[in-house]
Amino acid sequence: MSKPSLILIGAGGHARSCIDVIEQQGQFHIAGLVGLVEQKHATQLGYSVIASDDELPSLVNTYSYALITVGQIKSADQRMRLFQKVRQLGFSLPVIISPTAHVSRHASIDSGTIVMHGAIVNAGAKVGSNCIVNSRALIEHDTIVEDHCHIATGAILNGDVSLGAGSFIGSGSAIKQGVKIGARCLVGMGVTVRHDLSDFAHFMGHDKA
Ligand SMILES: CC(=O)SCCNC(=O)CCNC(=O)[C@H](O)C(C)(C)COP(=O)(O)OP(=O)(O)OC[C@H]1O[C@@H](n2cnc3c(N)ncnc32)[C@H](O)[C@@H]1OP(=O)(O)O
Repeated sequence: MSKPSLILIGAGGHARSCIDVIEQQGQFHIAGLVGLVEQKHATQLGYSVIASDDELPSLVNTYSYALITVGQIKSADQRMRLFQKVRQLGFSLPVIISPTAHVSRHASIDSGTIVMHGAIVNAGAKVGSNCIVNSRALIEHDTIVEDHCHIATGAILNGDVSLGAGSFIGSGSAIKQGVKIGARCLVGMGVTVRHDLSDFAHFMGHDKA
């Protein structure tokens, strides 16, 4: 039986990492990427940029599945806008889980989220839609990650942490168990977070933003 076709919305570095995960997972055929007008006809790892964002409405007639593959550090706006647009157009957004990741059967992951190589999502954890759980990130038991978050490479969210929508946790950062981080927060890389952070907080391990 042929695999369903998937288009990737975003044609940069994060898209290349996603391609590797999707190829290893083996459940979808990557039909191509959607990028900026100036990226059209370029290739990423052998896959063509087949269209630009403004052509998405015509693609839904041909392809049923889409994944947002734009990266996210300082703002979730672009990934949120694309996710909402793609969903309104009627695409299905699958969950993609690397075969080298471990997602507990007692955890849940919502549509359009990718769990990349070596990541762990432990029992009772809930990860929302359109999130990136990047390579070797660890989301521990009963932690809640709301929609549109990026847990960067090697970051650790210990047990019972909560992370509000649209937040970013930098590479190698560690969040103490039970800490509540608000929506649209940015935690820099290599930072330890021991106390709650309110919405829109930028935290670099000291009070300077
Ligand atoms: C596969 C992948 O690649 S996934 C991506 C993973 N990447 C990351 O996790 C990196 C995330 N980015 C960061 O942590 C960045 O430092 C950001 C986004 C927090 C800030 O970036 P910028 O706005 O460019 O600010 P900049 O790097 O100039 O830093 C501003 C100030 O904050 C300090 N600062 C920035 N990040 C940190 C940090 N993680 N810890 C301590 N201090 C920091 C800087 O030293 C600087 O201080 P100064 O003004 O006294 O010199």
